[in-house]
Amino acid sequence: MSEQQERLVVAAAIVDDLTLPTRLLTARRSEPPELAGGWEFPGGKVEAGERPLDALHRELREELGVAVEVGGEITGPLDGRWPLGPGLTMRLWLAVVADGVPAPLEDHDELRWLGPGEWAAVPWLPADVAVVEALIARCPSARV
Ligand SMILES: Nc1nc2c([nH]c(=O)n2[C@H]2C[C@H](O)[C@@H](COP(=O)(O)OP(=O)(O)OP(=O)(O)O)O2)c(=O)[nH]1
Repeated sequence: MSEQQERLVVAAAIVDDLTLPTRLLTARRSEPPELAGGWEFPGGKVEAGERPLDALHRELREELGVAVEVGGEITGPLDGRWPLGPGLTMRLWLAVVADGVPAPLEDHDELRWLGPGEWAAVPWLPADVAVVEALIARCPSARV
């Protein structure tokens, strides 16, 4: 599949503090059946003609009911993107909640704040395991 046909997913590592993050919000997928039960970074697919950060704000509003302040990007190995599977890559940004209280409004059946030393302690979606490792490496304040 060519790069043009690849679908971009944008997602947020929502933390308690952009400078010294200690808590990370994770969301458990409720659909589709093959992904249900896996934990992920809230977000979703960028629509045609939509800018990635606009898509991120839209997805977080729809899925969690929150507005966020976006921080630095956690870049992956594919020109900054993370591989998720055939035809799908993800960009991920740190973010903090600016307005609202996160709630599992769409696509998720549970949200959980992971404390220091716990960021890898849920069954993340398979593609997210390497992403979480990179995130922990980037955030020493997340370790015990
Ligand atoms: N949001 C998100 N998706 C992820 C992560 N890890 C991972 O493999 N994925 C996969 C799961 C899905 O196949 C895809 C995201 O699609 P989605 O279903 O959330 O997108 P969407 O809300 O825009 O929904 P739709 O247009 O497909 O109905 O990326 C992650 O950490 N966050």
